[in-house]
Amino acid sequence: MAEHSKYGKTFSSSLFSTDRWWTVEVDNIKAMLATNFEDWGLGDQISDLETLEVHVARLLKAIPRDGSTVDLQDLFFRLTMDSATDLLFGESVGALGAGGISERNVRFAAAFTAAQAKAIDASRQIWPTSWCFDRAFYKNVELINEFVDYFVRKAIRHRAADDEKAGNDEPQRFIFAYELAKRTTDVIHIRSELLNILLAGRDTTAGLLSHTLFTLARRPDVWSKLRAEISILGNEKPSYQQLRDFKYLHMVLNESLRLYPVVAVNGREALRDTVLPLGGGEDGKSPLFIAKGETVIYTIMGVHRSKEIYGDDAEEFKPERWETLVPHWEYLPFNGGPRICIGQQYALTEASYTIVRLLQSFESIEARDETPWTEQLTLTLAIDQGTKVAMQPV
Ligand code: HEM
Repeated sequence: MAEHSKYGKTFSSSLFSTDRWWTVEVDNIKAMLATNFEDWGLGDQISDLETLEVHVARLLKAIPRDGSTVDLQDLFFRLTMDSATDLLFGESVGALGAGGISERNVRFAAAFTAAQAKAIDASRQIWPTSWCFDRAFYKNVELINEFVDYFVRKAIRHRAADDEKAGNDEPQRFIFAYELAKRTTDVIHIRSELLNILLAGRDTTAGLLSHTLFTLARRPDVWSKLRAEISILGNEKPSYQQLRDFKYLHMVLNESLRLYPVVAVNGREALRDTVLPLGGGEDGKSPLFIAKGETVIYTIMGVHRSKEIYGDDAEEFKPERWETLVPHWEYLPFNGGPRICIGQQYALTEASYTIVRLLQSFESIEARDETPWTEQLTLTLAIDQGTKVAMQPV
């Protein structure tokens, strides 16, 4: 602030030959954020399409082209494991079977999945959580920690070397571990942050993709409409701007998250005696007292499928409803308020990019499973029978 009173409302500074501008002009800020939005980026681009393409290309390669059945849900869980570890550690674990994948990486991916399943199972039992943890669980935790710590230490070493060289050797892309190492050298802190994001971002995005493709395999009309929308690309890979402009694709993703909100059930514990506006009295229309320590679970899936809110066709998959729909607290796939999902844009970009590349590579998709959708609800929502399909290449 002091610099602005000295140099004016907008001024430039120079650091290692990179010019940097500083401004407090509201019109400038508005131009960068809104009116001239397309001219501006974030500098560090958290979601990097070139890196994503490497993983999506492996996904496309893993899909059979001879009409045989494939479980896309399994492939999507591998895809998001690969893309998330690449973003977080600077190196992918290669769950989609990239050449040269090490035994260590395979063990990490398996241990992460197994430990997560055990923790979720334990949280559902009536006895204390720790009673449910067996030797195998603790062994998996140890393996996970060792694996992640290798990358944490690498990032801290890189940081130290970087400081000596006055910051001239920055990695070319955004890597979470390196960014965290700029702020702390506490290994456990960095490890916990990385695992937190891996947990929050991996299954959720895989769930969104699995449900969307499960639906598309049963809705050739929506598949064709999407292919028509993205045909403008030809064989070119989509840019950020193009992804943002695919309106029908957004409507499809919105509708998928409405019918299949990946975080379907959530809850909060009262930190003090409090009152909810509704739920009390004979008719449930009076305020409801909640005592400190009590838990309230809220079922987003129930809200999203409510006929009262969305009409009689609430249970139907209708992307077109988003042409006019502007819900607020009635639509919360990413939660709301100060703890809203911080990975929303990343997830939607990854899902959109993957779907566009699938649409470009395959002419049609066909369900290879007649059983009705059955939920598999762990921490997030997946499909019990998977997303079994056959795809016809272009
Ligand atoms: C379709 C994909 C996703 C969905 C539906 C989703 C949904 C949510 C929801 C409902 C919450 C709130 C949880 C709560 O407070 O009870 C949340 C929080 C969070 N999400 Fe996501 N998420 C997705 C993808 C991602 C991705 C890709 C990342 C990271 C790259 C991410 C990072 C986080 C983090 C760090 C939080 C915790 C924020 C906080 O507590 O302040 N999410 N997400």
